[in-house]
Amino acid sequence: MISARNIGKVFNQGRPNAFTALKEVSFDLQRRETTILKGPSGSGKTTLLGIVGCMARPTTGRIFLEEREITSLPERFLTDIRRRSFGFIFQQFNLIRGMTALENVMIPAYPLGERHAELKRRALATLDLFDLAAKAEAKVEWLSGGEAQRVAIARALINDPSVIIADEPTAHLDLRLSEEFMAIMRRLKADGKTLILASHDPIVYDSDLADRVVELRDGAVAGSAERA
Ligand SMILES: Nc1ncnc2c1ncn2[C@@H]1O[C@H](COP(=O)(O)OP(=O)(O)OP(=O)(O)O)[C@@H](O)[C@H]1O
Repeated sequence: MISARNIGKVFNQGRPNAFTALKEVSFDLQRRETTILKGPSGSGKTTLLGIVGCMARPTTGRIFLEEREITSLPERFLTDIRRRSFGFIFQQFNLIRGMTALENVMIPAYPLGERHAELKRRALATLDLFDLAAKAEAKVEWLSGGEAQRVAIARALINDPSVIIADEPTAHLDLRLSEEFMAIMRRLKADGKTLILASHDPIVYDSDLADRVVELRDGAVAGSAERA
């Protein structure tokens, strides 16, 4: 479903502080499968997720989504693919303070032009899936860590993306919430979502959820293992 071919990323190219974050990274992800990107801090996981999720462009190499080469598409097409195909869960959740849980969940859908009442109904239904209907009108800074995490997941799902990308999702969670997060990921996988999780937490990379573990080291693939 997603193929990365010889992806390279150089930050500050041509300058004295040029830094090669990714070199010749290739892999294939199948629809409905779960892939874990594993690797130490600085190995390039976030950079790679950003490229796969159409948030950034590689310096070299190509990404194919459903056989379509997307790397060279103009920005507006890339933005559209990002909105419709990918849902993102960030390490610090990146919820917008001062806004309610409901508003946070609705934000990624605004550019798609759906009627406000219909979008609100869907956002409430999505919050309800995570037992958060009662918190819909709560400002996100009032929420507990676990509630904030579930709002972030609901927001990632609002446009019904086929692919969920999560970057170090358990980094700021205790053991109980990390396990809760993995239980939700299991549900999403059962619902047919394709999952890409970057993590150096064994709760994530040793999980039976993984169909494939791709290990990055110094910006290159150091190993790729399929789980039975
Ligand atoms: N915009 C940038 N400019 C320069 N260097 C960058 C930039 N973004 C990332 N890097 C460097 O690229 C390397 C890979 O960073 P990246 O965030 O992808 O690693 P990571 O594996 O996700 O690390 P972590 O687990 O700590 O989040 C790091 O050395 C980082 O300092």
